[in-house]
Amino acid sequence: MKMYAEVIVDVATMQTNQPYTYVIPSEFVNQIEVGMRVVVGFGRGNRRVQGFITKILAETTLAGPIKPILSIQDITPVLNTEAMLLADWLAKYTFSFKISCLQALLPSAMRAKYLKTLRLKTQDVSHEVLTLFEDKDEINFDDDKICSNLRAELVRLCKKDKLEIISHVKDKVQVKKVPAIIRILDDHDLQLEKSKLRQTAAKQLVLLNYLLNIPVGKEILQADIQAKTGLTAVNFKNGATKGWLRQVKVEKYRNPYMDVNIKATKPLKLLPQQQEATKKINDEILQHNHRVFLLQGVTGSGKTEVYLQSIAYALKQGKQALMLVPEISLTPQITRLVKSRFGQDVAMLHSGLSEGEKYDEWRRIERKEANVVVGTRSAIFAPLTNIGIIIVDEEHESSYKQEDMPRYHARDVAIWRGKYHDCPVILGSATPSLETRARAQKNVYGWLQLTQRANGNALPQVKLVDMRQKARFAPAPDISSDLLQVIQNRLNKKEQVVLMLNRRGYSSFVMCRECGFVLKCPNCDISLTLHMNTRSMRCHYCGHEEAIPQSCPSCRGKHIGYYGTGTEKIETELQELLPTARILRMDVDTTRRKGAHERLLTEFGEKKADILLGTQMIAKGLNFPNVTLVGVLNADTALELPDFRASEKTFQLLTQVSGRAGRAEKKGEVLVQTFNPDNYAIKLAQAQNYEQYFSKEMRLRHRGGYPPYYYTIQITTSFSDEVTAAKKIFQIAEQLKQVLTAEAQILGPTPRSIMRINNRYYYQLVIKYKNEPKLNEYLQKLLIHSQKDERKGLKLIIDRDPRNFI
Ligand SMILES: Nc1ncnc2c1ncn2[C@@H]1O[C@H](COP(=O)(O)OP(=O)(O)OP(=O)(O)O)[C@@H](O)[C@H]1O
Ligand SMILES: [Zn+2]
Ligand SMILES: [Zn+2]
Repeated sequence: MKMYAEVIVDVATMQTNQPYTYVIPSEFVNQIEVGMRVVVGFGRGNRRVQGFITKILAETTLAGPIKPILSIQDITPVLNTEAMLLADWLAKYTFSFKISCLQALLPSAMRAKYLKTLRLKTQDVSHEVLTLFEDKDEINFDDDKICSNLRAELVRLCKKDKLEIISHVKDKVQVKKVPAIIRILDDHDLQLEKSKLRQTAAKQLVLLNYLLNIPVGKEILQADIQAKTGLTAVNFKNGATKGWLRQVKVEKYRNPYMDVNIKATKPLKLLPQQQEATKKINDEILQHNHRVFLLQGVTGSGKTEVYLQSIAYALKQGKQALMLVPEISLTPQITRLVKSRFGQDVAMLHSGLSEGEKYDEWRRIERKEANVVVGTRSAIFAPLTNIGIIIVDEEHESSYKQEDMPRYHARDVAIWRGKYHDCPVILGSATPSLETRARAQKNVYGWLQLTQRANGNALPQVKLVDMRQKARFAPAPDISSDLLQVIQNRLNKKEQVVLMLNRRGYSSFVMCRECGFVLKCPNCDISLTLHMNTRSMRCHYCGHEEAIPQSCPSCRGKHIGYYGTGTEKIETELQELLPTARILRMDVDTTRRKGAHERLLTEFGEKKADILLGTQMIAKGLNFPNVTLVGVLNADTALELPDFRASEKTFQLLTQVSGRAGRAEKKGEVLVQTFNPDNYAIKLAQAQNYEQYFSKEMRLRHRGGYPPYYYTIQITTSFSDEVTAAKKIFQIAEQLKQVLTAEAQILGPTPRSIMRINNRYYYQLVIKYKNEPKLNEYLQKLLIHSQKDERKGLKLIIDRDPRNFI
């Protein structure tokens, strides 16, 4: 009897979100399972592509010839039942293609790498082609040795059927294997070999003696033996030839944290509020009950300890734990803490790891060798099978939203998985998103509160410096005398300082002082950013780079002004004012290299610097006991952005960064330089009054019809020609008017505020709605139909709950 399988294929522009049916060749019938990756032929050219088995069928109603599955890539399924259901939901909820959802669930190392090879069918070809093949049957088509002339000839040979192009599908990254040996002889035979040795064969004697001391049949890494005995690869090879041992390759994990020495720590004795929160969470773990909790705790209140003890409880119940942190800048501190409690049971998944490292961590989780997973956004897909608790730390962070397809929010996925596993989900923050806080209010979520700092101190005092008056008399353009004085004070006391530069919506640029000309990117509608370290002007959107102009490209004037404040510029200003201060700068430039985050933070923690100067990335989660002063250089830059979340982001950022001060015994103090001291977000951040901020902002959102009162979906079109992009979005707006009820609103269509990026023009509209019965279906159709346009280069993006309105 013939068997069939439904397969979702990896063909980007031919997605219908429907699987294709293939015949399972009889030799595969007992091997193929749902959730495995296979290779199939696709389209008229029968191109080889990767696919995922979604169903196995005993019969099909399809007429005509059906293509067979060509090969199987997995021995066991890489996606289980939960993963298949999750991919289904994700595709529908985020308006994504099924294939991108299935791929999102796996480490990128397991994504297909497509290779082409060539095989000669005859020797009747030019000498040049023959040399190319030498004694090989098959060569790689992408080989650098093949120049374009030769390439053209190869293509001609293919057409004449003298050469065959074969496509292959491979994993991007392979399992790392290292050499090992296995002893095969028993004691008696080894002794016999020893007696046959010549006097001079010293190395061989060492090897035989070593073999005598290890068990028969066990794999032992060559590297380990080398370290102990000084034997080398040649000696092992000789041993193998003589039949003393067998050489094999064994799998080895790449361990990203091998060099970190972490001391074990014990659980702290919980404070009453922590105790109460932990108990409520643990009750749900015990009863296998799904419940979402908001853990709202002021900065420094000890939310982490609540997480750790709940994780410990889940493990005690034989369950697993999954914890998300927003950014890799936070992971070194959190990792160390989690590892100090749970040791080898912890796996890390974050964007700072190489593909191979992520792949290895993923497999440790899949094999149940790690039961606690800590990681950034995509770690939410970790292949845990028995989850007892899911934690989303700093749940308000926008980095939880993925900006490419599938455009999911990790918090939504966390709640989906919490339901699937019948376990609690903890959303923790000192400044919860309005959405989450509102749901806690309405009792949709449980609400746990920590209102006191764990050290018993009050929150640090926050002072505003009114830059409208102070800027003119400031000792440096970006540092007021008030700020300078308190920094000096703290340095004298040998305490540490954190200074934050708010860079959102802002960049440093050059302008001609004579004609006002601003140097812009040739590909995008945005000014180029000045980078002193590379002495160049760079576009942050497309990567374009050019030299700093010596004279104005427009009027040839020589008076070029440098505007705005970058961290680099502030570092120079600071160093001039405080020549002996040791300053560490932390921004995208100083943290690009792998492990740089961790190194900088460790240095600061070890008091090798007095001042940590950085961008947003230093605002959250960091816990340095000796930091007593936090300075914010520019509070306002985000306020002016055309985004209804601008004030929420400002409030959160200021509250979070203020929370870095005074976390141990010493009292903390915060200074915020601002041009808008009367703005409510800044004033309430000064008071560190989240509750009052929440009610005020909710009133404004209600009045404006914004989330959490309304849902939003953003649609964007883009094309190399402006008219086409605009036409498409207006056409969609027209269709939407037919689909939507009178209750919904469409904002736009408008060009995006940065209309051109990398020579593409962007148009967008935003739908605000509460309950639209026909909207989903329309958008699903729009997505599928968009592919015809996509093949011509016209792109469409549907983004549910967008974070970026600019
Ligand atoms: N029960 C406890 N007893 C003593 N110290 C505690 C206790 N709980 C937490 N701490 C200490 O309080 C400090 C702050 O805790 P933690 O970093 O967890 O705060 P947080 O709530 O995560 O704050 P933030 O939102 O600012 O990141 C840490 O140094 C921690 O060790
Ligand atoms: Zn000029
Ligand atoms: Zn650009």
